[in-house]
Amino acid sequence: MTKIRIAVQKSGRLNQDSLKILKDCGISIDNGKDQLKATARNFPLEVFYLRNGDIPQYLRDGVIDIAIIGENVLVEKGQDISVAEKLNFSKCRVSLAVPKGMEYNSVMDFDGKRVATSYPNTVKQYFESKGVSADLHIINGSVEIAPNIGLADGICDIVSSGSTLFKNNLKEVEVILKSEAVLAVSPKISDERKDILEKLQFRIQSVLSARQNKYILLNAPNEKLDTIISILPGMRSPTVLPLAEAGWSSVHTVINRDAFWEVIDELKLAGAEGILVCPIEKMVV
Ligand SMILES: Nc1ncnc2c1ncn2[C@@H]1O[C@H](COP(=O)(O)OP(=O)(O)OP(=O)(O)O)[C@@H](O)[C@H]1O
Ligand SMILES: O=P(O)(O)OC[C@H]1O[C@H](OP(=O)(O)OP(=O)(O)O)[C@H](O)[C@@H]1O
Ligand SMILES: [Mg+2]
Repeated sequence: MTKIRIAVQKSGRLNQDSLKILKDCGISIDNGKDQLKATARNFPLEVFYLRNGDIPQYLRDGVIDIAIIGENVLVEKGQDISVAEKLNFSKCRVSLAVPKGMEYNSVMDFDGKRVATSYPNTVKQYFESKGVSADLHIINGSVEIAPNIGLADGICDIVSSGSTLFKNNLKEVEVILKSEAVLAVSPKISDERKDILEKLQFRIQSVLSARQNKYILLNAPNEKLDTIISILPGMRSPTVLPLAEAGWSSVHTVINRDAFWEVIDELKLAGAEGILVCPIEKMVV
């Protein structure tokens, strides 16, 4: 039977969340320790554990069909590779930073300067678009140390919380791009495997929608129902069911998890009681 071949980061920041999303899609993978390849038990899928930086070339060659990878790696090494889904984890940005004490006015301040980075293509393209000519030093890790040891005047690297920059006495001055984990697709994927990809995407979409939403239940006196329903930013009209106690109803709806905290006080003030917020396992919209 034909299987779709997916690349997942072997170890590092994307590994666990990538395996978790496959698991949440109901796909169980036989994982032996130190295995570089594993087969799913209940879905036509094979997992290849690879280094992130190698994945764009594997996709290009068509030896794997799809991959979970940071968008930033595609910008750096795989601009010819398409994205099927954004996966809403490993959010970060690729930014330029300089020593805190340095005066900074604009990107032109990098002209003629030395910049250390693991993302040379991304930086080169950005500088070219701004008319800046800089001297790039390519290093693979711990980029933020470069200005402190005199290797560079500034850096370009991944920033998330900003704590690595802070600890190294640097300040973020330009955001080149924003990134998150994505499902990338080989330009050489066969039609048969495209059908499997479609099934996988359907599952991923229902997992992502479920993660983004909460199921909420509350009780309310009937005369307050109109007000309460107007506060709830639901998918559709909420379900209203009578309670055993006369004059009271139970209201059920699905709301965006971020919206919940914004409306909770309003709901209580409007007379809602016994509010329950439950996670949703899958959501097909
Ligand atoms: N601090 C961070 N916060 C959020 N996402 C991040 C952060 N650092 C990296 N990422 C994202 O996770 C991806 C993997 O990063 P990680 O550091 O694990 O691997 P790597 O060292 O770039 O690659 P390799 O697999 O070759 O070791 C990056 O490409 C980026 O998209
Ligand atoms: O803004 P922050 O939250 O501090 O995150 C940014 C840091 O995270 C990444 O490094 P990582 O920890 O993955 O180490 P690595 O250089 O070995 O990949 C990245 O290269 C930055 O150094
Ligand atoms: Mg890293």
